[in-house]
Amino acid sequence: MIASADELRMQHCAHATTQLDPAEATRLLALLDGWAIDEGRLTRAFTFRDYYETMAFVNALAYIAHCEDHHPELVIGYRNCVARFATHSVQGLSLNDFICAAKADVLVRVAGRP
Ligand SMILES: C[C@H](O)[C@H](O)[C@H]1CNC2=NC(N)=NC(=O)C2=N1
Repeated sequence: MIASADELRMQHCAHATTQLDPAEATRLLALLDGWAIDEGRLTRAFTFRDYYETMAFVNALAYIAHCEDHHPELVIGYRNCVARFATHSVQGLSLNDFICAAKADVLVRVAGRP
């Protein structure tokens, strides 16, 4: 059983065939900071100092999405980006969404400016 955000971010996405049951989705959500389940999608708003930092984040997130073949919906503003993950093949949430959310968090928690 995955019991921490670090364990989540060490995983890689695999083809998903079943939705997470809601109790498991709630349990995994509690491992992450700043994310919510909104209209069935794992969602977080990220804020930055300026457009350059926002776009640098978006590009780094695109790299993660490419490597994992799992792609968030993005809404990009001048100093913010809202990322939403869901899994098309299960029409809901899978472990893949939580894995990518945990990897996205590294960009701001470890690589981001204090
Ligand atoms: C064929 C390809 O691997 C799939 O369509 C991938 C691509 N990226 C994806 N991204 C997201 N967010 N959900 C998916 O189910 C998904 N599936």
